[in-house]
Amino acid sequence: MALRAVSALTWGLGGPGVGPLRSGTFLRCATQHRLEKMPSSIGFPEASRRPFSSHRILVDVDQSHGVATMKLKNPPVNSLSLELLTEFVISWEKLENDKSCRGVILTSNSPKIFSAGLDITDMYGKNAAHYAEFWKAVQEVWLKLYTSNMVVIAAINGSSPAGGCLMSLASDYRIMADNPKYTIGLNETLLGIVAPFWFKDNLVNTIGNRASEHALQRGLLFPPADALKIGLVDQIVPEDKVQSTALSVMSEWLKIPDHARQLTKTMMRKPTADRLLKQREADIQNFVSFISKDSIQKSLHMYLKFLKEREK
Ligand SMILES: CCCCC/C=C\CCCC/C=C/C(=O)SCCNC(=O)CCNC(=O)[C@H](O)C(C)(C)COP(=O)(O)OP(=O)(O)OC[C@H]1O[C@@H](n2cnc3c(N)ncnc32)[C@H](O)[C@@H]1OP(=O)(O)O
Repeated sequence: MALRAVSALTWGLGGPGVGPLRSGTFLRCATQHRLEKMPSSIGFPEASRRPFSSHRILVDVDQSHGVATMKLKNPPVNSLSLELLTEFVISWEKLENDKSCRGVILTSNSPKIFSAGLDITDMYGKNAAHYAEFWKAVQEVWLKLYTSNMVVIAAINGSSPAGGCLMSLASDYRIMADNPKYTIGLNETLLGIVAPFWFKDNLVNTIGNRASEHALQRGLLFPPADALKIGLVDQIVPEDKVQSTALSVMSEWLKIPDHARQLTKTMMRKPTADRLLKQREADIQNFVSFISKDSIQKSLHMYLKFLKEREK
């Protein structure tokens, strides 16, 4: 199996919009009508579309089909900065509160990069208060995605290392562009940092324990065909078919009655989400103390330097 690695050194539940762990939302969703037919591209009549956007998040809701497409837009590499994460949560809550929205396709506005992962500049050279705020936002985005009542499909139209991979993992289904130049994986060790337990839990739940041990320790980044083999993605399709495939897969998922699917999702995911929720504050403190260490700051500095100086 061809594996590619970049060579260098790697808010609580109960609040609004926190998905299936909320009570009282299942009956509402169960009465929503089913999706019978989906168009093959985003070309919906204006009347049924409701686009909204912020600086870094573009959202297009097709109200007649109950499906939103959310695009990350943070050039040049769609890094998950504090600003993007904050805007993500606001947009996500808007969708969670929109009764007509049953599914979200998460994708990138950039043609080659789904997301370069967490913004390293938010983890480097800042103070403890900044690191704490940043990490809380990372946790929040993962909790929102992982526990959402909506069907979440990741349309991975480019490379997706580390935090980008985590966003995909938190989705219900992953479709990746079949381009061997793109890679996906949790490569934290290559930066000299460590994926926290909940990144690991999400990976183990997806690809199993042994494959996770291997992938995490080595910080492996998998090209699409290898990602498919180990179950890191569910489907690979030609680059120009990622969005249309996501729409047709969504139509299949939305044939399942919402209440039954949501209760099943909760049954599968609640223990993993609860593990973070029970120690959320400790996880923030752990991150702050880890990332503030001189040795870790030095590793991140080296990695940023490597990214800037490497041959393209
Ligand atoms: C034991 C207890 C543990 C507790 C937990 C503690 C700690 C830590 C956990 C932290 C978890 C971290 C998760 C992460 O997501 S870390 C980020 C990892 N990301 C990467 O490794 C990806 C790095 N980037 C790339 O590989 C490439 O940029 C690319 C995405 C493949 C795109 O390549 P290309 O199109 O060639 O673009 P460039 O490389 O030229 O990049 C353009 C500029 O963007 C800057 N860049 C790239 N990635 C990032 C990033 N993630 N954050 C910030 N900035 C980034 C790059 O330096 C270039 O900048 P320049 O234009 O100024 O040169």
